[in-house]
Amino acid sequence: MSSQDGSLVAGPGRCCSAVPFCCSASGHTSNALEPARERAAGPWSSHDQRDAEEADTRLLIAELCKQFYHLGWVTGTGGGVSIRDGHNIYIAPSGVQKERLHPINMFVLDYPSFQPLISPPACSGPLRPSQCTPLFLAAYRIGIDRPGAEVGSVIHTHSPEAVDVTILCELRGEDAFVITHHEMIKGIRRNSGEYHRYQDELVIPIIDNTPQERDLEESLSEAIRRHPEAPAVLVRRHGLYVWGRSWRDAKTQCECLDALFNATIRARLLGCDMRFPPAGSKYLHDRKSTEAGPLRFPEPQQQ
Ligand SMILES: CSCCC(=O)C(=O)COP(=O)(O)O
Ligand SMILES: [Zn+2]
Repeated sequence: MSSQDGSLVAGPGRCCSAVPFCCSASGHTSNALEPARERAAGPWSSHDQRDAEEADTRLLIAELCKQFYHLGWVTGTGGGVSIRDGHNIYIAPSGVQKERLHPINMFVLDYPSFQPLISPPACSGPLRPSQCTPLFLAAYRIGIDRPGAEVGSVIHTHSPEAVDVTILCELRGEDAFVITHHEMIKGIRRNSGEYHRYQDELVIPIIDNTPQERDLEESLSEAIRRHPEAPAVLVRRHGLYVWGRSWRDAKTQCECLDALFNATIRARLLGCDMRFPPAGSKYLHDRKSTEAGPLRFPEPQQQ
């Protein structure tokens, strides 16, 4: 299923219709590649239902990656999406054209043991799971370790806005992105579930990049420990990891964060510092931070 240039070729006609999910590997017996909404109406067993849901998750990852490619988030093969459906975690392969994934290309791991369950069939070509796998699992672990937290999806982007904002913070000698008083903050949840409000202070930690993606695991896990409410971690000069209770949640947060990074960069060009509330904010008495520490307030004006 991979062409000579290494890009993936979708081939249900050649492979999957004859070998559903290449069921020698998965144990499935029906054509699970058809999404639920497209399957013929008829009597459904719970096994059919389960197959259809699994097919939907695989297809969803392929669709989201295509969408994210066109946003510039998963270009040059890097970045990706992982989705958990109950006890199954789905992860795309490494180093492939992420906008050309096919549902059978996904790896499946057990949740919460993280043991490998299903690899793509041989006809997919020699695929390896995404290098982001240990980082995705570090985020899923939040939902296991913390009462009240739940992680159902993790997204890794190489969004230019995310990269630029880490460079802005680098110039300021800061190891966290901070913003307050912006509408899109309201789309971001704390890991405990509560949404931020417009006037709250959102803090997203930044870790240093490493030559190998997998070597980010330790510092990402450390950032998660030190910032227990942050639903994302920025990687300096590299990109963003963001997670949510569902894929919709993770995607929404990714979009809101991208808008906040963008706004920060543009505001900076206009001479505005989004780390602080605007002069005369009426909500200074009623603010919370993602952090346990003190809120940031504007420097007193020089006379
Ligand atoms: C040019 S991509 C470099 C590696 C990287 O940053 C990455 O996110 C790799 O993801 P993959 O899923 O392709 O292993
Ligand atoms: Zn990456």
